Amino acid sequence: MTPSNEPSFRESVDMMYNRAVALMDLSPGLEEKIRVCNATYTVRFGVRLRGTIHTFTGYRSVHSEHMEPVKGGIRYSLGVNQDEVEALAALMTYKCALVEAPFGGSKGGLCIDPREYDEHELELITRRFAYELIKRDMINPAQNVPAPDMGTGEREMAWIADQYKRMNTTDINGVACVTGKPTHAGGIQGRTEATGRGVQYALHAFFRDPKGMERAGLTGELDGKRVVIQGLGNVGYHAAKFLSDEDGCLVTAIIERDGALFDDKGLDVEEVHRWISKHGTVKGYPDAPLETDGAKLLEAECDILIPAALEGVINLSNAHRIKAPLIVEAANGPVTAGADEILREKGVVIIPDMYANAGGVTVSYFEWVKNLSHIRFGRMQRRQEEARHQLVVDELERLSADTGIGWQLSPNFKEKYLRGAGELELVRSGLDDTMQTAYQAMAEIWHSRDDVDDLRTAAYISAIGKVAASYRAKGI
Ligand SMILES: NC(=O)c1ccc[n+]([C@@H]2O[C@H](COP(=O)([O-])OP(=O)(O)OC[C@H]3O[C@@H](n4cnc5c(N)ncnc54)[C@H](O)[C@@H]3O)[C@@H](O)[C@H]2O)c1
Repeated sequence: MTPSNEPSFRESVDMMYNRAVALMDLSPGLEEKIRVCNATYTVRFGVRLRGTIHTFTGYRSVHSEHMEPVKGGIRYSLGVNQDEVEALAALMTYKCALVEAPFGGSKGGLCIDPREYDEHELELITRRFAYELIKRDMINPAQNVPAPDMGTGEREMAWIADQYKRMNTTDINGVACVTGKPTHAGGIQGRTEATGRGVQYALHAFFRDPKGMERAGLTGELDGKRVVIQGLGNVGYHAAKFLSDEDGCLVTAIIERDGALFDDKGLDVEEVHRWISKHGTVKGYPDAPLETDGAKLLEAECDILIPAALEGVINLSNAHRIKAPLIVEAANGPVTAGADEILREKGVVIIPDMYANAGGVTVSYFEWVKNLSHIRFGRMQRRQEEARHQLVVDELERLSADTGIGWQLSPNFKEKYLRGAGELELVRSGLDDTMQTAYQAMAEIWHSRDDVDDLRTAAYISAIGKVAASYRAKGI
């Protein structure tokens, strides 16, 4: 983990923020207002488990309310602390601004290793944590909307939504109090895969940028590129799966908490994922060698390094040994401020967290809108497409009558025509469009300004500019 001579996660985020702000023309007061975290609530609550009361510590931090509701995941991990949630909440503010999701930034965490509890116990703990946050309006569809993060998923989000409904029976918008829910409980198709899908779209956008590719010293397509990925959880698994199955990348190493698997010819992501799900470890996987010091493989030769587990894994102790020319920060804060400087000097290109993992919040936005509109996402579009399809059918009938030639559409034309109007397709195309637009905004700053030599600073400049405009419009 991060060596003790390095700044904390929150300090690291602030240093990166300061680096960007120094290149902007903001008044000192506004500079500080945007940087600081508005409030962090700490809660300690007891739950009776296995005959005794266990006390848990949780946090919900609100970084910026320039837009409401504020948004950000809830993390379950033993490493959770105030500094971490504040850093993550700040990143949420910048991320939402960068991809123009109309939210402020927030984050929550519970200091717990979820693997130590069974499902029933986790439900009791989650409902109790949610109760504490709901009664203080720190979970609320209009004010603060959590989502999954490390250690949580759609199951926990369904419990939170249900807890909110129990406590607010007359709130017709209650289901919008949290995103990342299962589809049968108000979720949206494509949310579970969204962050990994966004990582894939971020790489597509980067590979379409010749100047960016040149800076990284990369050529050609994604096909055949060697990818090392750390963390085969929600984000890492989906990113690795899409990049290998759909783009032809070779996933040459998978680093997990208890070791790393590697194979220059490419690992079978699905098989490794199945193994981990069944055995809870990469150990014993029969089809690839294991390196017990997994983090060593962050330094392996590859084209693309994707840290998708936790923060601070690329730090002063290993940054100078990183060989990948391109790092995609699927995790939040995987590169410390000190490592960032070393990597920049080495010419390594980093696609920064606030952009690379923004797929999750983008699709969460779609879910929230779907919940508030009380209509199936895409239903209106489908109706429009059906009407357009009917126009084509009518036109062909008229042509056939006029010309005497029996024009007919192929039997599966309607199905193919309407396929693009399904919920999943709309979510994917909306996400793709968002990732492309945000990349262009960053790349324009990166390529046009002599004083900006990295994508992270460009991302901060783009994001901070939008947050500042929002504060100015409010008259603050
Ligand atoms: N879930 C989301 O939608 C989302 C959205 C944006 C950003 N993120 C960020 O992505 C990262 C991963 O989140 P997730 O939702 O995939 O979490 P997850 O809990 O689903 O998966 C995390 C994975 O990392 C592994 N891991 C933990 N410690 C490790 C270590 N020391 N070395 C190697 N592997 C380790 C775990 O075993 C697990 O497989 C986090 O930084 C999170 O903040 C997640």
